Amino acid sequence: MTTLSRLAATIEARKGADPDSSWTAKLLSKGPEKCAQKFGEEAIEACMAAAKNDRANLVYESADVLYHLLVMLAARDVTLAEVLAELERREGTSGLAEKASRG
Ligand SMILES: N=c1c2ncn([C@@H]3O[C@H](COP(=O)(O)OP(=O)(O)OP(=O)(O)O)[C@@H](O)[C@H]3O)c2ncn1[C@@H]1O[C@H](COP(=O)(O)O)[C@@H](O)[C@H]1O
Repeated sequence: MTTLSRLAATIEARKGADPDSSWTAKLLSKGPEKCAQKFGEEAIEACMAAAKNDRANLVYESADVLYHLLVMLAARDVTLAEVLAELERREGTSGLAEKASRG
């Protein structure tokens, strides 16, 4: 099991848990829109670190982005496996072909 899949399983297990017992349970209890907002905020922080070439902060913020992406997906009942399957579907396809298929 990878770090990401272990984290996804932990987040899934937090669904319905007491919001006072865990940060993840608290965030999930606020609903999918709040989870999406948090993901967007963390993504912007990672973008700013990349733009400033702040390497240490980019690593730190990227970890926040991955965590909040998994929370947002869980809030909408989308699994990490579904996202990975989509990435696997694209393997062997060039980025240009993928772009063309989107019209
Ligand atoms: N990877 C993370 C992780 N990354 C970030 N965060 C939390 O995300 C929050 C984001 O920080 P912010 O400053 O943006 O949020 P905030 O200011 O506290 O909140 P708001 O002002 O937005 O309301 C922090 O409180 C972090 O603790 C995380 N919380 C949990 N995990 C993982 O999730 C697991 C389960 O955590 P719990 O649900 O807390 O048991 C942990 O073992 C970790 O592996």
